[in-house]
Amino acid sequence: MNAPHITAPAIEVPDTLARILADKYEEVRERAAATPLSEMERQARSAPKPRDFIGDLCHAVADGRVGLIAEIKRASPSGGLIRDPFEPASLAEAYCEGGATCLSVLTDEPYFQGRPEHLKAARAACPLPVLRKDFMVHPWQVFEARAMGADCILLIMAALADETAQELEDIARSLDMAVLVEVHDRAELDRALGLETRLVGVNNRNLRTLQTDLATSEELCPLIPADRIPVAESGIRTPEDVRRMAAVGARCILVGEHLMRQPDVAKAAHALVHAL
Ligand SMILES: O=C(O)c1ccccc1NCC(=O)[C@H](O)[C@H](O)COP(=O)(O)O
Repeated sequence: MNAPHITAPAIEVPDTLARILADKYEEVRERAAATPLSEMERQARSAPKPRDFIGDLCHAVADGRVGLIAEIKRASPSGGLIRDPFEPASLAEAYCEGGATCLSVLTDEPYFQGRPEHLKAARAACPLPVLRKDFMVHPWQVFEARAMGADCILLIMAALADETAQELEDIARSLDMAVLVEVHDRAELDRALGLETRLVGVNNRNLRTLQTDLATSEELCPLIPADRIPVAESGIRTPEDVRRMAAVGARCILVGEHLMRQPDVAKAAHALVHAL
């Protein structure tokens, strides 16, 4: 079968992200040639119903808790190999026990040593809604995310033209999935607010230098309209960091590396959830 026509849009993206995306387009081209989009859509539409990612975060915040999206990632470009041995199902159980509201599971293999099987195993091990953490560039991946059981997808504004972001959001919504849209500066935030999703993530990690600075959330979260839900992402380690993020309106947080490096991840998650 011929490879489908999947090309990168002509937008400027930061260095590390540009490398990841170049490989991602190639990966999606190959995978979509093996399983046609129509078949992936059929699998997505026959998957069990999604869990309520946004609803569960809203309940956590309404109850006065931190909405913790706890991440399962084995490795990253900035952190190298983070956790070994690595067991997604027991990590999911531990996060659930520690009071996490949702999970985020890396499925990108070349840069994060993730796999779709990690998401499937984590979701099967607990009742929490799950974000597929990957670099979404094409409708095929949104159908694939739902087919593997994901309840939410990530849209990184630095990686997407507005029309593509809109198209991917529309498909996710048609599948009853939530969307977490991610921004790192004011211009991306303005573009992200053109989407319908209420979940707006501010990534404290600069994808050019890979350095994190919580000041990014302190600058952007106050600019997020009250009808949206700010999520502070990356570089969060301590209860004090959680309070810093909550002080600028982000009572939902996405935390990966800090939790993944702890011997007792349930205890570490509990400490962040009860920071306020
Ligand atoms: O983590 C990286 O090195 C990275 C590099 C390039 C693109 C994305 C990257 N990370 C993805 C994430 O957004 C984080 O995994 C997530 O926000 C959690 O961050 P942290 O708590 O700092 O692990």
